[in-house]
Amino acid sequence: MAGNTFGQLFRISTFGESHGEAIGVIIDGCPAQLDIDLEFIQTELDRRKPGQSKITTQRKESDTVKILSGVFEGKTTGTPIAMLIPNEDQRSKDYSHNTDVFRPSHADYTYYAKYGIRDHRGGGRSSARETAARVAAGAVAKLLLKSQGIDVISHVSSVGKINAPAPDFSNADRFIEEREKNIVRCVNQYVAEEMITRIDEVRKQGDTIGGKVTCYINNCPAGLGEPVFDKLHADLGKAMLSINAVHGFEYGSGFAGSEMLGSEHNDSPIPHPSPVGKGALIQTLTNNAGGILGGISNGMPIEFTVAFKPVATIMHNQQTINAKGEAAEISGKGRHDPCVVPRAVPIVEAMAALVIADHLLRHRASKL
Ligand SMILES: Cc1cc2nc3c(=O)[nH]c(=O)nc-3n(C[C@H](O)[C@H](O)[C@H](O)COP(=O)(O)O)c2cc1C
Ligand SMILES: C=C(O[C@@H]1CC(C(=O)O)=C[C@@H](OP(=O)(O)O)[C@H]1O)C(=O)O
Repeated sequence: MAGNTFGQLFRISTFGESHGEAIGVIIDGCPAQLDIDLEFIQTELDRRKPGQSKITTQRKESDTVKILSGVFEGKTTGTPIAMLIPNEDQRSKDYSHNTDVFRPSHADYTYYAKYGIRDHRGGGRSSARETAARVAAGAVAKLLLKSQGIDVISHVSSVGKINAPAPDFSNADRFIEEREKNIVRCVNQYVAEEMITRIDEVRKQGDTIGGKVTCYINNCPAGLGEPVFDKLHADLGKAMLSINAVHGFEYGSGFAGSEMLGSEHNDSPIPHPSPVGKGALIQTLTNNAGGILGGISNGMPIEFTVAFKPVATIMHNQQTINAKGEAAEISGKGRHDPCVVPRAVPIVEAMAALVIADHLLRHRASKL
């Protein structure tokens, strides 16, 4: 069904529910002869998987990925790549309270309204468990981008009102090395100590908190994107807004740009000392454009921020309704994230990599 697919030339379809047998993805359109590093794909999944820290859901999933097709002797064959991730720790009985009562601010009611039936075990298809499949596909897209020298990296830029300055992303390898060191913090991402303390505080109160992830795409050549509907920032926005719990997307100067004068906002082009990629013959003194003009990349780093709402399932008694429309009460049970942003980092990167991989292929098809 169209609702389960994403992309034009580098296309993915995901399948599976949180408490079903498995989740997975099929990638169609990945060029042949791309080196597939299974260890890298697994590492990306490990960055997202649940159950690794007190500040994430306690559901323990190994998220071990199996490639079923499309790869032969370590290289893509140009045929559909299917990847499967079994579910191992569902414990569905813990969710029986949820059978016919709708959790406030989760997707329980809207799924019921749309289909008249819903898999109430955990979040079913609406659970962010599905994003593991996106991360697996995104890892393949990242391998494609790496082969062209393009890096996609992001970090937790805020939790509640705590903001973090951007780490030094100018050297992607050094950043990734730093992040590896951070794995001892159990969250596998670049999360400030103060943020971890705040998330834990909120968790102990049975509550949840929102936050933001900022993403940088470095060495993206100029010329990727489309002039009208599928503008690069429009496709990035759609990709980000398709991630569970996302409530905002801004690129470049974003909402702050609306408070600026043109004389402050314009990015002055200067000659590029060493052109990166095809067509990247300029750079700009500032980057309020976020690396995109007229829907097409201009060769500067692409920068955007994604805002996530606080997790809906809280461990407090809340007013709601049941499937008959009668007043009811619900208190969260089962295992839930107190804040999604630490685990959202690899999801944001995966979706960004999928968009750039798709537009890279589209760009190659756009001129002789
Ligand atoms: C990484 C990640 C983990 C999440 N974990 C939970 C969770 O444990 N409990 C929950 O209620 N929502 C969680 N969410 C959010 C829900 O999946 C999301 O709110 C729900 O599908 C409704 O969709 P919407 O918020 O996009 O409207 C998570 C989201 C992400 C990205
Ligand atoms: C299992 C994962 O996270 C889940 C995301 C999620 C949600 O509502 O989004 C709710 C919880 O699971 P369940 O679907 O069992 O209620 C989280 O544990 C995962 O990310 O792999």
